[in-house]
Amino acid sequence: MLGRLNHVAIAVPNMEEAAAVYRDTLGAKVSEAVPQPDHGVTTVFVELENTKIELLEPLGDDSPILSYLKKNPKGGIHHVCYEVEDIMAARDQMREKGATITGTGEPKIGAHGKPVIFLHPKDFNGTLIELEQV
Ligand SMILES: CC[C@H](C(=O)O)C(=O)SCCNC(=O)CCNC(=O)[C@H](O)C(C)(C)COP(=O)(O)OP(=O)(O)OC[C@H]1O[C@@H](n2cnc3c(N)ncnc32)[C@H](O)[C@@H]1OP(=O)(O)O
Ligand SMILES: [Co+2]
Repeated sequence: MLGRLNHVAIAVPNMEEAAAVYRDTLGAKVSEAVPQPDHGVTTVFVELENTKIELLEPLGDDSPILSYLKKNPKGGIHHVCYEVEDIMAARDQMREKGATITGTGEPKIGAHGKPVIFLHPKDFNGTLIELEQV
């Protein structure tokens, strides 16, 4: 079922500072910051040869990453995103195998304009997993 690793996401308390580290210290190609109100985050993508790093900053009081940053005030790796061909088939397969889909369980359109779902970390060795249909 799993395809390529699409991105590794890092939650950050200050997007400007985090983006500058990747751009200026690490010399990487860094996108503009894009607010994603439907997801409660602002994203910046760091383009790498074989995958991407997604920097996430909280957007709004209900941001789903606020509690993560409360526990990890300096930030940290937040989730990994794997590509799948069919998000609904993947969701149903995960449900059949007893995994918990977070939120309503319905896919939302993610940062790349593609449907995404999230699998609860309790079922995956403490790792939040995002699946993105490509
Ligand atoms: C623009 C979209 C973009 C894209 O790529 O397209 C994105 O990636 S958007 C990213 C932001 N959106 C999300 O993260 C949505 C999915 N997340 C959730 O549904 C929640 O954050 C959830 C369910 C993972 C956690 O909910 P909440 O924070 O309200 O619950 P708790 O704080 O009580 O945590 C419960 C339990 O889970 C552990 N936890 C929480 N977040 C993570 C994490 N990122 N990685 C690993 N573990 C996590 C937390 O420590 C608690 O563990 P426990 O042992 O029960 O104390
Ligand atoms: Co993501």
